[in-house]
Amino acid sequence: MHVSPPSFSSPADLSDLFAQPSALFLDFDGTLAELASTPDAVVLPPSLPGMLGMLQQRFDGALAIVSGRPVAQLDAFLAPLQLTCAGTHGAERRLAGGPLVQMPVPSLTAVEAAAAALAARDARLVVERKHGALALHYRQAPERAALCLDTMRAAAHDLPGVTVLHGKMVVEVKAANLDKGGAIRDFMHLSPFAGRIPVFIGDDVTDESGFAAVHAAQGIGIKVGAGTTLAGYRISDPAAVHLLLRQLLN
Ligand SMILES: O=P(O)(O)OC[C@H]1O[C@H](O[C@H]2O[C@H](CO)[C@@H](O)[C@H](O)[C@H]2O)[C@H](O)[C@@H](O)[C@@H]1O
Repeated sequence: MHVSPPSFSSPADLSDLFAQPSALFLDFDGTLAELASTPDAVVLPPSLPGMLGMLQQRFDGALAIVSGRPVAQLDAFLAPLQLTCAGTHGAERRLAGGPLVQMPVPSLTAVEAAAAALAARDARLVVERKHGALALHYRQAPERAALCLDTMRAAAHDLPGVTVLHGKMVVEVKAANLDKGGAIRDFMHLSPFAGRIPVFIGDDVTDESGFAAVHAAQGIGIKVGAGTTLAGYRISDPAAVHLLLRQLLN
């Protein structure tokens, strides 16, 4: 059966979806933050942390960031705010005000060695080591895309319990049994998320498991930008996401 891709909706129209008590799950890069040349180069609008803090109250605490980034990086970008977060594609979890929990993950030593060897030959490649994942970024060397993908696939091939994700100018090797969908499902069993309608906003392939999870719970998926998606709704870019979030406060 052919399913038409969702067309772009205005933030005002999307805010109508929040009529019932909702639990809001937000991806970070490409959704809250405009993409930048390197992971460290991201600059958030100065008003964003304050707005997320107010939204956390507006949703009675049922707001979480669900990201491929480690929780420590999310905290650093959003300081002094410490929201409920799932980091590194679900390998890290932290309820607001609670301790950081790191899930058991497979060793990625062989993958790390292969990524480091590539980066040693081209300083434009950026290796990001995380708990339960390793990212090889080629945004500054786009002609290296195939080399990065082939090298990471080969290094991960014989490793049990890992999978390779091809995201936006990045190849990530991560724990196969952990993803954003699983993190959202786990949060939805906990207070204050339980009993609410989950809404997830995300932009990348790694967010598709999150869209599947919210749909399975009769919730709503909103895809940021173009690209094939399971989400039922689409919004143009992070600026439009910020406008939607501002409207939810009013
Ligand atoms: O799940 P997300 O919050 O969207 O995180 C996905 C990855 O985002 C980061 O990489 C991406 O953003 C960088 C900064 O804009 C960009 O330079 C890179 O090309 C993108 O792939 C982050 O560095 C990764 O760890 C996340 O997994």
